[in-house]
Amino acid sequence: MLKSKEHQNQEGYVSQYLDIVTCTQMKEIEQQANEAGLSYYKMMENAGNAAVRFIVEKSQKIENRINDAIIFCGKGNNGGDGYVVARELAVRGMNVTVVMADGQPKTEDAIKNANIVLRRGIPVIDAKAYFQDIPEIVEAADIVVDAIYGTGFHGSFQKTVRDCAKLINDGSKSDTKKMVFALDIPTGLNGDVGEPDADTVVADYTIAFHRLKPVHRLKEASPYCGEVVVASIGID
Ligand SMILES: NC(=O)C1=CN([C@@H]2O[C@H](COP(=O)(O)OP(=O)(O)OC[C@H]3O[C@@H](n4cnc5c(N)ncnc54)[C@H](O)[C@@H]3O)[C@@H](O)[C@H]2O)[C@@H](O)CC1
Ligand SMILES: [K+]
Repeated sequence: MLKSKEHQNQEGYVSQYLDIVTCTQMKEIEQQANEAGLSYYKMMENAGNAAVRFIVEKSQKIENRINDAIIFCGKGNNGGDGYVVARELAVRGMNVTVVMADGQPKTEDAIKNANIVLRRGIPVIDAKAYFQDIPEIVEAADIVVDAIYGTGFHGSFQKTVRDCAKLINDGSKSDTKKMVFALDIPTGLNGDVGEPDADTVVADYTIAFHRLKPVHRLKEASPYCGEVVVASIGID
């Protein structure tokens, strides 16, 4: 399911690991999968669950008890993956808070997953209105998940998103035990060209979905990506 560099030889993932698809190609692959019967919703479910398995595995290796997780969600499908992660970490007994870094979810599947999170009583903070509440939650967090933008990111940050990215980066400097996981691509990097924004999220781990994107291989992006693993989202 998860293919990392160090696993590539013993598990025989070499060719798959080396495959790179552009963001446009990835969208085409998802569209074809959807038309073949693997719905977008199911791919999001698979992406979120694969990320959770990786997060839980990594967390347990470092410490026995992981309690607090904060998930920064954007308004698109990367945010949708984040809502799945939030729900599933809560199911596993973690104390989860979600931050809407860029307002309400806008895509159909992200809206569905955000509604599930709300129905389950997981706290959701709108960063545009209640930013002042977020720093202490980041400070206390063991796990930070960046689900603000993925393959859809272009241009530059709006103010609140920049403030959230800064908070993630400052928080991880102040507490060495905090682990930052980026879903698909660290927020601030364009998946194809990889020119980093100055406040790009600095992740310990990046969980790329289905295939690597060009940015995962760019030298200038590697300080932001940390260790990159590739997770299956159910596409053959
Ligand atoms: N259905 C799908 O296509 C799936 C997508 N997946 C996830 O969805 C991601 C792609 O989702 P989206 O295409 O919704 O895009 P993102 O979630 O990356 O971005 C969300 C939205 O933000 C907008 N945006 C981009 N740059 C911005 C900026 N600088 N300021 C403000 N807004 C900006 C984009 O137009 C986009 O609509 C992937 O990286 C992956 O994590 C996975 O859930 C698997 C299934
Ligand atoms: K992300």
